[in-house]
Amino acid sequence: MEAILQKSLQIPSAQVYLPYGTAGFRTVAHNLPQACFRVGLLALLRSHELKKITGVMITASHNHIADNGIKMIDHNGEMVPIAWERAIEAFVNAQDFAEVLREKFSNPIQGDVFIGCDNRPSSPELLSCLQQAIEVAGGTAHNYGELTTPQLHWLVRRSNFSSKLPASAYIDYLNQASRLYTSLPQTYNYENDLIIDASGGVGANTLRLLNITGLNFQIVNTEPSLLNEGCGAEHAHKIRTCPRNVPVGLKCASLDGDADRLVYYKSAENLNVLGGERLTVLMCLALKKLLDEENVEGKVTVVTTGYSNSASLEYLEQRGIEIVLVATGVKYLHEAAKKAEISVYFEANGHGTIIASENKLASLKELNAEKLLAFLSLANEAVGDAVADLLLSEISMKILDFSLKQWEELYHDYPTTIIGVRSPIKEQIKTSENELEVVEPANLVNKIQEITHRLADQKVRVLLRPSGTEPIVRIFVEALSLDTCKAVANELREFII
Ligand SMILES: CC(=O)N[C@H]1[C@@H](OP(=O)(O)O)O[C@H](CO)[C@@H](O)[C@@H]1O
Repeated sequence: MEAILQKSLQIPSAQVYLPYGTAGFRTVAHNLPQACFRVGLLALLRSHELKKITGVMITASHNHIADNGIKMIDHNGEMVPIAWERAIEAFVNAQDFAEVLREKFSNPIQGDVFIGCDNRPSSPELLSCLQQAIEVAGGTAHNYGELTTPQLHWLVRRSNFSSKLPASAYIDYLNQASRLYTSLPQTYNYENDLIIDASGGVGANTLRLLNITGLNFQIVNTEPSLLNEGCGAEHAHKIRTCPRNVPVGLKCASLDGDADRLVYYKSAENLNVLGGERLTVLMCLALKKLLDEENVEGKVTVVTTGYSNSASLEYLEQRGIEIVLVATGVKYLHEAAKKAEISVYFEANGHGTIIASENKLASLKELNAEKLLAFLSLANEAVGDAVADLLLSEISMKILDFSLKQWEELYHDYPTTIIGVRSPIKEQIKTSENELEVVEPANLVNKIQEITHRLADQKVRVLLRPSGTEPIVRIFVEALSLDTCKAVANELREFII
């Protein structure tokens, strides 16, 4: 314990309190070394207690290059249970660290922690803080270096089922897509040329190793020094203008910096982005077709948040698909998705995956539903994975014989707008569990009710919540016209500033 304490004193501490937000710890990189050290200790402790491998990923995903972040990975490859977040936050911010260490690290511990990082300039130093913590406490750090977030989650999960896997096992898993992709007949409308914007992130390394016979893709935006600058899934989804270096008029996909989000679009000056809702619809239709073709019973459930466009939910409901709406943050979607037989979950920003229950997979094996099993086995069952999702999307488009345009024209989105507002009442705003309604403070509740009644013929829908990653309140409005969306967002902005 003394050695741990001495080592921790050599690692710079943050000058600010670090909250555990929607996506773990995320802030300017120079505030993170001590937090990395402490999260490394916690990951090791968890590994010791369970006698299983755990993991820690250093990444700030779509954030600015000067930021970084820490995501702890549980033994099953999933994010750590939501119930622990406050305890992790307390451990990382503890002032009397010696006291906290005495409680948890007095006895010798052993364990294995897989660690890795994205390609930010600050990542190697933060990775080294993690490694030092794990080693000084008596554990083994398996350093995978640069890789994508979903790759590390996948490696932790699968290694706990078998033996410790090399990074290449993940590439082999993705390349299995080739068998399913090429076994499908070449169809008339499906377009097999694709531009992929890697956002300057780690996803480019994975994409370069893919070998999917028949899929012709070209990767752009591969320079790490320009990470997330005018490109990537977040840029396309929020700004809706064409990412840099993407030629106009083609079928394109953008990943984010750590390759856990994916969006599609036809490149143009202004984009019509096919985000999480469209990926959900596409994958649901493909799953339904495979269930029919293989003559298998199966219920597909969709899990998403209030940010999903109502048009997508109406489209799915009309096709008999059950929809579950939960709070923002993939951890909530994943938890809800695990309760269903086969579920497709995505946040509107393109982060998500498909998961099937163990029972369902066993019955599909008994029934020899080979195509369905091949499709489901391609989905990353631990977390959202942009590269696996891209392959699933291409396979889905091929199964359904869809061009990008046909996919885009399945239904028409309602206009929406989203703004971020710094507000003195941010901390007072409370919502219902799935965030669809504001429940406090009362005057804001009344204001939203008054607006939605006044503009009932405009079908106004408001989602107003404090962001879990930025010091702002997000105001999202959906209505029958964009002008109404903007006017309502503005009226609410005025009300809370
Ligand atoms: C509207 C929106 O895009 N919210 C994002 C954003 O969360 P906020 O809590 O809204 O800041 O970042 C999260 C982490 O990446 C992501 O899960 C979520 O979907």
